[in-house]
Amino acid sequence: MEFACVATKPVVLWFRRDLRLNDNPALYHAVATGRPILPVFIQDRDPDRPAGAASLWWLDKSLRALDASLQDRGSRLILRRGDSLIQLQSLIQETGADAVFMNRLFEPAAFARDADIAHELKSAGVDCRGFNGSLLARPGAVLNGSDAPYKVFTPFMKALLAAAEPPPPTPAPRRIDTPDAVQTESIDDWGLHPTRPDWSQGFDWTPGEAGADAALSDFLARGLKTYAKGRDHPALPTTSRLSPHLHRGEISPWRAAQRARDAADAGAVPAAEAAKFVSELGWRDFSAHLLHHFPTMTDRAFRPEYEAMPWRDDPEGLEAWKRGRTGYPLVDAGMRQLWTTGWMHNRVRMVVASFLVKHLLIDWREGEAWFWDTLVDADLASNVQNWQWVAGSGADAAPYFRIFNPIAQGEKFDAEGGYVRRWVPELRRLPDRWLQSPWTAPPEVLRDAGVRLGKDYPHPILDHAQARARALDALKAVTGRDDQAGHD
Ligand SMILES: Cc1cc2nc3c(=O)[nH]c(=O)nc-3n(C[C@H](O)[C@H](O)[C@H](O)COP(=O)(O)OP(=O)(O)OC[C@H]3O[C@@H](n4cnc5c(N)ncnc54)[C@H](O)[C@@H]3O)c2cc1C
Repeated sequence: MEFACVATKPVVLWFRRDLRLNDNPALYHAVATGRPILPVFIQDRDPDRPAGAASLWWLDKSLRALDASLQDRGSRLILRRGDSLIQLQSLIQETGADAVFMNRLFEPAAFARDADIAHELKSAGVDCRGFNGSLLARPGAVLNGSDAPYKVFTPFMKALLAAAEPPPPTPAPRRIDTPDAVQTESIDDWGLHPTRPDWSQGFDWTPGEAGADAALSDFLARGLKTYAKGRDHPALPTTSRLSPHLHRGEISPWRAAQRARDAADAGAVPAAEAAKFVSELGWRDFSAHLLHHFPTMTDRAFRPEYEAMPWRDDPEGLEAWKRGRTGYPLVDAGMRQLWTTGWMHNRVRMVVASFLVKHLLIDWREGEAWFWDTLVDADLASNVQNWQWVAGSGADAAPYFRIFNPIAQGEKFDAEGGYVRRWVPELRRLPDRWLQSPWTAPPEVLRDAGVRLGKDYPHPILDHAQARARALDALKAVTGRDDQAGHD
C-alpha cells in the first residue's frame, strides 16, 4: 500500500466541535510534530444527544468552510461516517498514522466515549492526545475549597478568572501537509441541509471561522460599548451573536474574551462592558462544568423537589407556543424569530421559557426539546442549564416566584416596539401603548391598525394574572415555601 512507504507517519487530527484553524490547540500541536496531518471529521451519533435539525444546517456550512480553509493551505477535510473508534482505526490502518490529536468534549457521554477510544488506541500503540479548545477552563479545573464543583455562578466565575490563564494565541498554520490518497465521503451525500421543505431560507448566518471573526469584529465595533444595558433590548444589535460559532468551535472563547479586553485596554470601550461580556462567556463555561459534573441534569430537575411539579398536558398550548400564536406579542415575536432565523435574543428566551413553564405549566423538557431542534446554537449544557434556571429547578436558578410578565417585559425592553413589529407584522400599525397587550386596545384603535383579534392575531390563550396565581400555587407547594408575594 502506498502509505507503507511514508517515512514519517501522519498524525490524525480529529475535528469535532473545534471547526477552526486559529487558536486550535490540537491542530497547533499536531503541526508542531512536523509530520503530515490527516484532518478528519466523523459524522457519528452524538452519544449525549443527536444534534437537532437547525444545528445540522449549521454543521453543513461550517464543514464546507473548514474544508475550504484547509484547501487554501494545501490540505483538505477528510469526511467519514459511522462509529468514531472504527473510523479512526480504519484511517490509521489505511494510512499508517500512529497518533490521534483532538480537542476534548466535556458532555458526560462524549467524555466517557472519548476515554474509551483513547484507551483502545493507546493499547494499540497509538499516541492519543486531548486538549481543551472549547472552554475558558476545563471542568475539574475550577473547584471550590472542598474540591467540589461550584453550584453558584458568581464564586465560580471569580475562581475561574483567578485560575485560568488565557492561552497564548496560536495563528492558523500557513501550510498543512496532507497525503493525497485518502478516501473521503462527499458532504453533499450527508443530507444536512433541509429539503422539502427548506425551512432555512430566513437563516441569515455565515457559519465558519471567517463568519465568527466577522461577527466578533462587528460586535466589538458596534455592540460592546453599550453591551451591559443594551444586551437586554432585543430590537438592538447589541449582542455578539457568537453563540452558534462558539458552539461549533469556530472561535475560541478566549479569543472572544481577549479581543473584548483588548478593546477596553485600547480605550475603545469601557472596561465594565468588556467584563460583562467575559462574564456572559463565563455562563457558557458554568453550564458546561455543571453538566459535566451532574450528568442527570439533562432530563432530571437539578433540585429534586421540582420533580413533583404538577405539569399540565396541554398539546394545544404547546403548539400555540411553538408557532408564536399565544396572543402575547413578545412571546410570539420570540418564537417566530426562532423559527425563522434559528436564533432568539436572550431576554426573549427567558420570557418565552417562563411563559411555557410557568404560565402554561408545561414541563421545561418540552421547551428544551423544541429549542434543541430549532436553535442553530443548540448546546446541551447551555440549553438545559438555562431552561432549569428559568424553571427554578436549576443550580443557581431564578427564584421560584420570579414569573416574567410578558406584557411588562415587552413594555420595558421593547418600549418602541421594534422587535414585536418586526416579528409580528400584523400588529405593526398598533400604537406603542397597546402593542404588548392588543386585547386592551379600544375597538376603534384596533380597527384603525387593521387588527381583527381572533382573525389576524389570536386572542391571548390565557389570562396573565390567573396563570401567574396558578403557577405560584404549584411552585409554593413544590418548594414548600410561601415567603414571597409573587413578583413579576
Ligand atoms: C431558555 C434558554 C435556552 C438557552 N439555550 C441556549 C443554547 O442552547 N445555546 C446557547 O449557546 N445559549 C443558550 N442560551 C443562552 C443565551 O440565550 C445565548 O447564549 C445568547 O442569547 C446567544 O446570543 P449572543 O451570542 O448574541 O450572546 P452574547 O450576549 O453576545 O453573549 C456572548 C456569549 O456568551 C454566552 N452566553 C451568554 N449568555 C449565556 C447564558 N445565559 N448561558 C450560557 N451561555 C451564555 C454565549 O456563548 C454567547 O454567545 C439559552 C438561554 C435561555 C434563557
